[in-house]
Amino acid sequence: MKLLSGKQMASVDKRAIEEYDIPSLQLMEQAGTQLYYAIKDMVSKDDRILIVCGSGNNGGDGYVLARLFYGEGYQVELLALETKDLSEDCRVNLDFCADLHLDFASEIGNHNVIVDAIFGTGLSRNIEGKYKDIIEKINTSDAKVISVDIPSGINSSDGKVLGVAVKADITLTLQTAKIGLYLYPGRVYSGKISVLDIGIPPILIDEVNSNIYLSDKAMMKGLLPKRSIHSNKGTYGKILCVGGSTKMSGAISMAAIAALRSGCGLLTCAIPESIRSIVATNVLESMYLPLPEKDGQITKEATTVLKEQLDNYSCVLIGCGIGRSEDIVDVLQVILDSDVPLLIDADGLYALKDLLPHYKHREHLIITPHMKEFSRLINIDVDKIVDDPIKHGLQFTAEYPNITLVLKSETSFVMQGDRVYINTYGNNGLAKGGSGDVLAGIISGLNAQKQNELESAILGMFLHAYSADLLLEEQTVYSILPSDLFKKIDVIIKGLEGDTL
Ligand SMILES: NC(=O)C1=CN([C@@H]2O[C@H](COP(=O)(O)OP(=O)(O)OC[C@H]3O[C@@H](n4cnc5c(N)ncnc54)[C@H](O)[C@@H]3O)[C@@H](O)[C@H]2O)[C@@H](O)CC1
Ligand SMILES: [K+]
Repeated sequence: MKLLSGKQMASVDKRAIEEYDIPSLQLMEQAGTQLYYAIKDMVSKDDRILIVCGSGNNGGDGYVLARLFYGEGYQVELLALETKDLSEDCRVNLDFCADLHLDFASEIGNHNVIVDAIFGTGLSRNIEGKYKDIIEKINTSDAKVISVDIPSGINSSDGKVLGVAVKADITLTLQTAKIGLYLYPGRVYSGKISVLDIGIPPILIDEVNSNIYLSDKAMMKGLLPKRSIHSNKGTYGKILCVGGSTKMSGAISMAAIAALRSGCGLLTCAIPESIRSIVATNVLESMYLPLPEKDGQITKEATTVLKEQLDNYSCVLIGCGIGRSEDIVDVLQVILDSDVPLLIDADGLYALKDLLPHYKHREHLIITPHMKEFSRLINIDVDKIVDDPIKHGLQFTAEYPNITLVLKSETSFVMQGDRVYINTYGNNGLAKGGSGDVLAGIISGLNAQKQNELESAILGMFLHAYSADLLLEEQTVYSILPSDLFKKIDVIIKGLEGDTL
């Protein structure tokens, strides 16, 4: 799903009104009607509903909603924060409610459902005074809070809080989702997000010049590598996993299993000779390319073997458990000098740091840093990256247009060129050593089959994160292990194959 900023959404609304002759009042009526149908399923006639309305069209949506609840006999009250200087459509709908003698409250009382229709995409400055007071009261009430379009106080373009913001249990966003709903801290304030179709022609959204997308389930359809009856193990890609050390033999094992679980046909682990028996016990399906080692880590003598072998593979994964040394930099350089599709993860990214500027035009390259690793790679303070990951990610992908960047955090990003895909699946059960190895394995396993870095990264990120969500049906965020993710990858692939996800 394409994500829009508030300004972009306002221009879509304007075009719908001016070019498609949809009266703005009708759009507001449709917004209120869809809100009514969505909220009706969450409440009963015993509930005491309060709709808090601001002065703009977000408030107008609230007035339409109130009228519809009133007409159906629900216990609904309005809290009008402004009665002067209203937008034209807000004014019409407030007057309509007043003419019908709806109940107006002066403050939050014993309501158990509060609808926040204070500010939407038109929020333009820090919230103060009576608006701040009411939002704080909403946040301390025990009521279920439902925000219209976006929680009031959240900037629709970047998810920042403008002074104070409503903490919603549910956000019902109109026509298409707004970027700020998915970026920290907006994501935390938005609760469960649903999109309501209010009848704006979809072509108007398609035509918006925005390259920011939500990596949702719908996007995953069609991304699975194709399988055919006429095929063999060679058809589905050959992957070489370069990594492992005596201190970290599990990392390469997990990455290898993840690659195989993602459908890759043949897998070879290029690892220090001394950990071969450990990895072989863990990954029965793997072949081996034992590499020279010193102190339990691969040495630069491995470059000779690797140079000869690289042409045989459709994807190389380097980094999982590989450790850090000057020799690892040499090993990585040899692989970068080839044109084999390559994913660099973990300590491979450490080795990449000084090499990176020399490979501006290296094609078929995926890197999977978390925020700290990315900070080190681009020499920018981690707090600045956390504050605006899209800006810093896009600066990087503009400079390195062939690299697919997978930027990992509780909200993760896949970026390539000017395109951004935001992943909000996953949970803090993934915050455990080994989780990144599984992700790197899944993505490179897919890329060995697909030879499409961007699609492999988008689907791989989804398989990894959504597996963690499915695990919560029977486990907790405390107990999930990265190796548990394998159980669910299969369930998701089955869902994608059968179109039942
Ligand atoms: N035709 C349209 O444009 C449609 C708009 N819709 C709704 O309209 C919303 C956007 O409406 P608006 O553009 O009128 O904007 P809002 O309703 O978000 O609010 C704008 C009003 O709030 C005031 N304001 C902004 N920041 C403030 C602050 N910090 N403190 C106090 N006052 C502040 C502005 O001066 C303005 O009066 C959407 O979020 C959506 O809910 C829907 O009704 C669908 C159709
Ligand atoms: K709102």
